[in-house]
Amino acid sequence: MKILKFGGTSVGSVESISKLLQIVEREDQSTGNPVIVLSAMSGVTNLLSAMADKASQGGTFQDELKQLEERHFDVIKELLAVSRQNPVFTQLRILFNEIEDLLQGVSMLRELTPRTRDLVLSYGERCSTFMISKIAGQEKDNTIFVNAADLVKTDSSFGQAKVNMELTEILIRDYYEKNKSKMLFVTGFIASNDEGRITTLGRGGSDYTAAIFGSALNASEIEIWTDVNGMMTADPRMVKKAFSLPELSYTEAMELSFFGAKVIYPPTMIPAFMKKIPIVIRNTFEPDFIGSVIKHNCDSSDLAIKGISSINDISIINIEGSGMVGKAGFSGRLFSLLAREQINVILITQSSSEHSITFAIHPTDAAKAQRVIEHEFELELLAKKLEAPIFEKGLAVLAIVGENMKQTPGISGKLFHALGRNGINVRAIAQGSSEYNISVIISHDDLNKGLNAVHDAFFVDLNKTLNLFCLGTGNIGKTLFRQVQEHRQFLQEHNGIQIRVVGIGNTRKMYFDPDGIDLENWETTLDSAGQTADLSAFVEKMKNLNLPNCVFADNTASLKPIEFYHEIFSSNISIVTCNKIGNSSSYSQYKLFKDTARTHGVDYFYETNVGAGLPIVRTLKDLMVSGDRVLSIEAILSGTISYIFNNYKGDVTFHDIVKQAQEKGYTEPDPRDDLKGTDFMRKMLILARDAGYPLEAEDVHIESMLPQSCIDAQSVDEFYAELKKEGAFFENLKKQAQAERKVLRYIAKLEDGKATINLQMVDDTHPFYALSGSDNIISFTTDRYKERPMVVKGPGAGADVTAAGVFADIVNVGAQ
Ligand SMILES: NC(=O)C1=CN([C@@H]2O[C@H](COP(=O)(O)OP(=O)(O)OC[C@H]3O[C@@H](n4cnc5c(N)ncnc54)[C@H](OP(=O)(O)O)[C@@H]3O)[C@@H](O)[C@H]2O)C=CC1
Ligand SMILES: N[C@@H](CC=O)C(=O)O
Repeated sequence: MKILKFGGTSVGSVESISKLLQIVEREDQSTGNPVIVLSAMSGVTNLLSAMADKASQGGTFQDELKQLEERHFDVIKELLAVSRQNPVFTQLRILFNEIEDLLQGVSMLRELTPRTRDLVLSYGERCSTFMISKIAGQEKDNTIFVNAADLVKTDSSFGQAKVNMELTEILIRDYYEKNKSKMLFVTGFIASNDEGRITTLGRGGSDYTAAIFGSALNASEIEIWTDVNGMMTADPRMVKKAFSLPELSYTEAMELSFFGAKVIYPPTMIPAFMKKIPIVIRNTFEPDFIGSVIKHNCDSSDLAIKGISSINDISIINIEGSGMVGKAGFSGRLFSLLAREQINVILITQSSSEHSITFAIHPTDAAKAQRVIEHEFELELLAKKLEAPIFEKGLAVLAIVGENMKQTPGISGKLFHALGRNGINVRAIAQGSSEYNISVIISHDDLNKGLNAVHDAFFVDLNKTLNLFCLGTGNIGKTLFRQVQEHRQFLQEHNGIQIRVVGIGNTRKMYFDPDGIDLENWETTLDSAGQTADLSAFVEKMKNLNLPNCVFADNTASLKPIEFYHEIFSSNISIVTCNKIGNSSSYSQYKLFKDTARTHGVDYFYETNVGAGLPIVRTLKDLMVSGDRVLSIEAILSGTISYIFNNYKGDVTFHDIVKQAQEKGYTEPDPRDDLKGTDFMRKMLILARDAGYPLEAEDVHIESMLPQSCIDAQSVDEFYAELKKEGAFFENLKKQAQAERKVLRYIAKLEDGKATINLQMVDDTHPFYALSGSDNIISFTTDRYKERPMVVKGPGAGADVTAAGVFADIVNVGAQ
């Protein structure tokens, strides 16, 4: 036999009650005659409580009472045959009249005792259960309404009564024996004391009633029917990727429930736990979903943790001072005081120096706690043996829970890494020696971000989500969006990575959507819904959204975003950039960016700064971290100039070939940057710095390949005009090279810490002779690659290869 308990939302409407009846019928058909435990209709207990409070202050409650009556009557009118309605209306009217009389009394006396409050609240369950038993009774002739107050016996702690299990079990068994053929509809939450006065079982008391009946009747299972798909790995309102747990132990369920997962009330589990009765959490609105089973001897699970729980709003009090050190009984005195004052302590941490104790409480208790502590420890405070307690609000608890955590190294490391990487400061930490739960206190504002980051870190089989903010929608930016869109599904399926572009900006507009911008339509969205571009507002928004695993991609060629890099790193946001200006300005700035990224545990990837998508920066980094030493670098790193020399043949003019390079997307937004050697210089500077040489731009000696008139051109148009005029100059260069059976190459060399770039004519014995397209080539001579240098060669410019390099950098964020 099973116990089926339905919560407030499951009895809250005509639709949900209809579903409930189908579930009961299905159960009756399959295993036979379940016992049904019901809550009050959703919101009714709170409303009754508010009405009682109002009455105690002389306020009116009649309108609310009328609403309550109508809510029940509407259900009856919809679900009960007209011929059966009258007796039910009559009985319910009696109950509502009793509530009215009670509240009148409260109003007259201006007094609401806990005993009276319990009595008022009891009507919620009595009305709903009586009503539903009658509705069910029209299909079955064996339904019976059971007022649990007659069977569940408690002490007189009104509001949170303690059950006399022995007596209660006898009464329940006895009643069940006498009514074995009946289908019992039992009121949850309510009980009575020795004198027959109504008591209540506290928050989640209907679950408790179900467990008490389950234990007394040795039920095969206790099913808790609610409005969610079982217990989930985290609060699905905050963590979109949270999923239902098929199975968990009593301890895990208890730990998760204590910390906010309101699916089940922890004390509920005790009677079930004692008798090893499985508790199954199921969804009334999705009855075919299997839900979560809480039981003994769960199957072993691969999951390092079972879930992440949280409490949204807590306060902490920190007490410190020499008066506590080595003083046996200090904490006993403190926590007995709090218990006496009915202040619930959520979490406690104490430093091993015994110099301080921090504990968390509900914010509503904070002022009282501070007052009673100051009173209790008045003498110690006066004698300066204790500091005045420090009270902090606006905090939250995040807890990871799971039996697999026990004796598994690395769990806390993973937790703190996920939090630290996302810039979340941990205010206090608690872990019981049972190792089932590690709890941290963080700022309330960081809770959402923390939950998502920790969820991503532990549930590795799920997609890791990278939240991407992209600046620059030109050649590279728009190609990146296309590639991300095209590759999205593969990345998700094969690499478990989900890239969500949450912000896009250019010089004109910016647009944000924390749920992800549709990359099929980003251009239209940006144009129609975007706000006017403002770089500092872009950065501010990026910070304020406070999303986990954030990446800022700079796909501009502008100095302006660079000014924000330090602030971005300091906000624990990784940067991926193809913009070379950041790394090629002053050495101190280059170093600052690297140091800041490292300090904040985020990534700074700029593979495309040199050789577009070719693995040059990464290769050099690997050489360096493995202890190699770069002796020299020889390279062609301008894709544009490479393309020009590889295609400057026959009748085509130098001017036209530069135009072609620009049209193919090889040049910088301003092609003068390529032809003057500025772009090449930037790349050499970055490589030299990455190789350990702290060079400045002026240390790179550039021999220009342009006549002075082209260098002096004040605009791009003027530049092209000068290129045309200087046609003969370039023609001569070409002919001279051809006459010597050589090719033109613009080559850089870094040797002995000195960098030079110059135009050379090389013959077919030179390793840089055979190039085509926009090829770059780089040869590293190092301690380990001395006899034969290490060479990387391939296309070094173009939107596709560059965007692919940016894409790879983004995917690698957080990988190490
Ligand atoms: N082409 C290549 O092969 C390679 C290029 N790169 C680098 O890629 C970067 C981008 O090049 P590319 O796409 O060709 O350039 P584009 O000129 O095509 O695009 C630049 C984009 O940046 C935006 N932008 C410029 N300044 C700002 C600013 N201050 N705030 C916001 N947005 C801004 C522009 O906005 P708007 O649209 O409003 O003008 C535009 O969308 C450059 O740094 C380049 O060096 C690196 C390796 C190879
Ligand atoms: N304009 C650059 C593009 C890559 O950085 C080049 O031509 O190499």
